[in-house]
Formats: sequence, structure tokens, C-alpha cells
Amino acid sequence: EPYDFLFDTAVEAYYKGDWLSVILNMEKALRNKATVRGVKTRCQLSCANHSAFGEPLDGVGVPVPGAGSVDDLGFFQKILKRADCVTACEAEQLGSPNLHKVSEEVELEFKKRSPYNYLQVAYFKLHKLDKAVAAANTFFLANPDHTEMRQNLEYYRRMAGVHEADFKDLEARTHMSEFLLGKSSYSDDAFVAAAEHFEAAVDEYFKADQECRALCEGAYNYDGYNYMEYSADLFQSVTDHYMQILNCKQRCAVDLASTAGRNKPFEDFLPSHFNYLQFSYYNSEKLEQAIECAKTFLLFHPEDEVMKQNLAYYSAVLGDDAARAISPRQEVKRYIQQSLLEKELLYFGYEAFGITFVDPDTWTPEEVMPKKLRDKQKADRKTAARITEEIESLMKEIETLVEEKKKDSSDMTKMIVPPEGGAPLYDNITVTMTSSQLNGSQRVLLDGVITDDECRELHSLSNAAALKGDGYRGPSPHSPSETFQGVTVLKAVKLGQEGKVPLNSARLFLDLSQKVRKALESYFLLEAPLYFSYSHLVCRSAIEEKQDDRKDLSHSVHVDNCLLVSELNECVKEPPAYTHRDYSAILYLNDDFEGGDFIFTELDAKTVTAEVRPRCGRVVGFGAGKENPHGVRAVTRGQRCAVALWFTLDPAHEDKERIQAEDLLKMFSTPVKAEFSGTEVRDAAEPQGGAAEPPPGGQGTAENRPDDAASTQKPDTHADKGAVTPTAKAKTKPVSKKAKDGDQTKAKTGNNVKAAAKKQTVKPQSKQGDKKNTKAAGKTAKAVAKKDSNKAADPTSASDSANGRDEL
Ligand SMILES: O=C(O)CCC(=O)C(=O)O
Ligand SMILES: [Fe+2]
Repeated sequence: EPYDFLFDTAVEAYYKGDWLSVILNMEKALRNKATVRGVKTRCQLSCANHSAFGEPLDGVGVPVPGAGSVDDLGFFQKILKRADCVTACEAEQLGSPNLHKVSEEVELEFKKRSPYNYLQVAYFKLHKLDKAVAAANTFFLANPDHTEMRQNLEYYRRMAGVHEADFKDLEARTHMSEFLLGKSSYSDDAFVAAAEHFEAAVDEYFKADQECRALCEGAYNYDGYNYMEYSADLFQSVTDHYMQILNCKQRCAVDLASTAGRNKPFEDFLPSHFNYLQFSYYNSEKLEQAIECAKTFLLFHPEDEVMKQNLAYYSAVLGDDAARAISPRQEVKRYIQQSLLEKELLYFGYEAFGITFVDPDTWTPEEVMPKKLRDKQKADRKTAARITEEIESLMKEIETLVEEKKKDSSDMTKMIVPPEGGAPLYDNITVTMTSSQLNGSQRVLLDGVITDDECRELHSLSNAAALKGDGYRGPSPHSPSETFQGVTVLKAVKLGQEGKVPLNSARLFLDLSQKVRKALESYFLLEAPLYFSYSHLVCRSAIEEKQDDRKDLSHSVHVDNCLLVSELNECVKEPPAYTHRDYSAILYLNDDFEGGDFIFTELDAKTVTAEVRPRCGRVVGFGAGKENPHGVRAVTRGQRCAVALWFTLDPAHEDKERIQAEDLLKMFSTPVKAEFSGTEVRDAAEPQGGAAEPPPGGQGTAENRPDDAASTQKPDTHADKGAVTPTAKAKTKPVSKKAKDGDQTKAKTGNNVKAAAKKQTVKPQSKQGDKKNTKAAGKTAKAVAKKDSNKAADPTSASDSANGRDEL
């Protein structure tokens, strides 16, 4: 059973309070996801042995396509065989190739460990306390800003029957847990145990690396690919794909060095294992191994002075001849060779085709990067430093100005009312209500913006797109009593090109949203142009059997560019809110449904100040800021469709997807109608197209999860916030304090060492006292926990928290 299906079933069960079913389905979803991954890895790996490419270069198996045509055929014959092998292998074990293909939304849910959020509540309700604690902890590690889960964990911590060992990380990866155990033994000076853990970590690292690299050979992400480049010839497109694979393989080093809850990967991760190992072995009186590991570390950093000194010391103690006979680890040598070859190819791709490559490793010898690139990077760095300086000084100036302005405006008794009332620009458009008629500011209600035919066409576009499976369709992120489907402009155009929806409808979608943009610009008398920041065509449908006793809204009250804290009558303009949004407009397409009225409220999210009944051709336009909290009443029957548009005054935040969609349309069809088409000249879309920003208010399944306060986060912007920032300098050189207090070292390592130590002046050096720091930090953490514990509450569940708070 596909895991996205199981995930949805579990979420549905969650809303019904069927906890057993939540557990059964969510556990199965996690298991099946792991199985799919396992099969894919094994298939790639077994097929690699099945037919190796060409003659290996330098003995590391890098493909060398033949130069002549017969060789080419031989090369491609192997590729075909390999493709056949992988496809057959996966099909045999997983069934049809599309069955386990899941949407990005679901992928993201698993990445954010959301299943454990649901499981936590379900386990708790069924009194499986140890499992609830483990699930809560697993979720929290990946979501350290999640307030409710933090409270839950504090609550669990003080519950009878809960043990420290229950706070597991169910998603922990062995190489990382061994590494962390190693580090903790190491800082406790338990060097024998430390060495064991670090050895296990190295073993597991290479296994995980092999897996990660094998999976890179999976599906190629064509999304966001510029169709212009698509006409590339065979070798160019093979190169593009291959470069993506190599880039992915290089990124495995970052992936493996990352762990939930740390917002930065460990620096110099793999090499550091051998740094820790050499010192642990030295302190366990295992000099051969210490030498082997020091030499292995030096493969990465041949010029590392401290390690060279340590090696000299160990060698003197053991005897130089014996030391010379010890080689560094072959496995690591091979790893470095392979990685360096990959880097060389990637840099070649960078120079020759402009395919960006950012080296994730710190140990790469300088000369691997071509000189031209090196010089360019140096120059770029200088420019960047200068720009940063300029920006900082500008920011300071702005801050001062803002402060002064604040003082001025707080003196004024009345706020300035922004101007409005310009002509909406098109003949058929009428202004039905102004800000004052809508009891607020920066609000307008327009009618006649589009015709009945146009409404019908866009309405069918949404349904056709959703039916074809490419427009997002699924449970509503806002209400369990509705389903939700959406299609963006780019999706619509792509579907148009594939012949799945009429291309004209996709064009209409683009054109009409331009019309709304211009009408708004003109009505609000804006001096600067509005840029699209995000657009989508959205339908909300009532689920007939889920309408009894319904009290929720279809879309709870929120503000489009800040986080509404209705309890405080405040709106916080900070990420994860889409703070760059300046204006919003909803273009309605129909009225044959029940409920679904749009409401404006006060900042308390309760007091309704104006209400709008959707109907074809009607637009509600408003400033996206705190003056305009709004929501949508429950849709209790039928389907409500609208085009939701968000605009920004900042060109830097212009929607890249729309530009791409417009370019595509221009390329693939006859010229676009003149009056309100996007005729502005723009730069061509970038090849990889900056990722589109996710829909506002966390569309997609992202919001379906239980404790929802943080779920509107954009993963990228928010990930860094509030998490414990590891200090960049914390990189511990495992040459140690032990050795610094030389006498202790001698005592520990025995007579042999003592004697030799006399000969050798420089002794292994010292890691800095990171143990002390840890202890101090531990103390503060405990103190805080105690203080907080007075007011901890019951573990929050979906309904508990949803009732108590508004959607942020
Ligand atoms: O559909 C509507 O009427 C409003 C939707 C909305 O406010 C939003 O998606 O942010
Ligand atoms: Fe909104």
C-alpha cells in the first residue's frame, strides 16, 4: 500500500478520533516508506554490479563513454540494460512505477516527521505512554520551535512511569547516533568506548553513504526545468542529468552530517571521525590504530600541523619503522579518490556549461577547483563583503529613520488614511463597495471584472487540472469537513502543453489575473507597480457527510502578511509569514454553493466588520497587512472556486513560476491578447527556476497535522529560527586537554610512552575544554525547565489546540 494513501487514511482517522486506526495506518506508512527506499537502494546497487560502464578509470569505476560510434553503442547498450534492470527490479517488488510516487507535499510531511505528531496523540489517548513519549520526542527533534510539543514533553517528563530512556529518536540514523555516543564518551574521557562508537559510526557512515548515492540515481526532477533548454542534444541532456546526479551524490556528505534539531551539519564530519579516533586510540594505548587513524585524517588534511605532530609523536613512541609500515585506511582512500573525481567533473560542468556546483567539503585541495573559478570566487567574496557592509550601514540609517517616523506618527492623533478611489481601469468594472463601506481601510469590492463565460472556463480548468492529478487535490488544509484543490499558473500552462487542459484556459488564467492586478493598482492609486507574488486557482468543496454540527470556518481568520495573534490583538510581521506581500485579491468564479462567505474582522479574529458574498466576476481586494484580518465561512454544500492572488511591491519577490509560465506560453502559442497581457519585458527565466513559494496559509496537506501553531512555516525561512545554534567554533579538535597536562598522559599510557616521550618534545595536543561548556549549558537548561514546569499543561491534541487558538 502506498504510504501517502496510508498517511491520508491515518489523518482522516485522526479527525474521527479513531486512535487505533491512526496508529495502524501511520506506523504502516512509516514502514512502507522505509521499504520503498530500501528496495530502490538495493535495485540501484545490484544493477550497478550487473553491468558496469566502460573501463574503470583509476580503478574507481567512473564511466568513460567511448569516443567512436561503436563504442557509443556499447556504452548505451549498457545503459539500456541497466535501465531495464532497475525498472524490472523495482516493478517486481513495488508494482507499477507510479504507485509509490508521492506528491511533494506528502514527501515534506514525512521530512518534517509529521506522522509522529499524529502518532503522539493517538498513543497518548490509548495509554501507550512510552510510545507517545518516543513519538513526541522524535517529532520535536525535527521541529524544535513547536511550542505545544515542547509543553507536551515537559509534561511527560514529570509523569510517573516515564523514563529518560523513553525519549527516543525513532528516526535516528545509526551512523549519527554512534557518532553522538562517541562524542559523549569522548568528552567523558571514556576513550575505549569512544573508539568503539566512532568505529561503528565510520562503518555505518559508509553504508549510509552508499545508500544515499544509490538513491541519487533515482528520478530526475524535471520540475522547474526551463523548457528552452529542453531542445538540448543527447549529450547535453545526458550531461545535465548526470551533473544533477553527481551534485546529489556530493550532497550526501551534507545529508549524512546533518541531524534533526541541528540547523547546521557537523563541519568536516567524516574526517573528524578519524581525528577523534586517533586520540581515543592513543589514550587506550593502541598506538598502531592511533597511527592508522592519524594517517587517515591526513589523507583529508595533509597539511594539518597538529595532526602531523601527533603522528610524529606516536611514531616516535612506537618506533619509526613500525609506524611507517602502517597505512591509512584503504576505504577512505577510495572514497576520497572517487569524491575528487566527481568534483573535477562537476567543476568541468561549472566552467563549460555554467551548472553551479558548491563543494560541500572543506578538505578539497585548492587545485581541484579550476583557477578561473577560484579567482572569480575570490573576487565575488570581496564584492559580497563590500555589499554586506553597505547594506548594514543602510539598514542602520533606515532604522534611525523608522524610529524618528514612529515618534512622529505616535504624536499624531489620527493615522493617515491611504488614498484610494482611482478608476478601476476597465469599462465593465464597477466599484461596489469602498473601504469605508466595508468598514475598514485599503479594502475594495469590484464587480464585473470577468464575464460568465470566463468564470465557467476557469472553473472547468480547476476541475480538469485536479482530475488529471496534477492540480493539487486532497483534504483541506483548513477544515476536515472540506476538500481542497488548487492549480498554479505554471501547472496550468504545463498541463495545457501536455494537452490535459485547454491551453487557452491556462492563458485566460494568466490574462485575467493581470487584469485584476491592473485594476487594483489603479483603484488604490499606487505609484509603484504591483508584482505577482503567488497566484492560484482554488476550489473548496463541502464533504456532504461531514457537515453536521460544523462550527469551524473554511479558512480561519488570518492576515496575509503577518502572523495574527488574536489573543493579543497583534500581528507579528516576521517569517514564516509572507511578509513581502502587500496586496491581496480574490477573484470569485461562482455562487452555486452554500456558506463560503468572505469576512473581514477586527484583530481579535471574532468581531466581523464586513461580509462579502462571492459571485462570478466579483473581486475583493485589500491591503495584505494587519488592517485586514479575514477568513472564509464554512462551505456547507457544493464547490466554491476562486482565483487567489497576492501581490508585492518588491520586484525581488516576484513569482518566478509566473514568469516561467508566461515564457512558456509565449513560446508555445500565438501571441497573447494585447490589452492586459503581461507585456513587460523581463529577463528570461533562470534555467533551474527559483522554487515557487508555497501557497499562503500553508496550503497543501501541511496544515492537516495536529498541533498546528507552527505549521504555516516555510521550511527554509523558519528552519533557522529559534533553534539552538551550534557555535561555529565548537568544532572540537580531538587533540586533548589530557595531553596538555602532560603528567596525566604519561601516567595513563605507561612506561613505554614515558620513555619515548622524553625523546620527542612535542606531545599530542589538547582538545579544548568543551566538557565544561556542556556542563554549564546543562545547568541553565535544567533551571529553565524547572521554572517552566509549574505551568505545563496536558499534552495538546489537535482539537484541544485548534479550539483554543486561531490559525497563525
Ligand atoms: O477564498 C477566499 O475568499 C479567501 C482566501 C484567503 O484569504 C487566503 O487564501 O488567504
Ligand atoms: Fe487570506
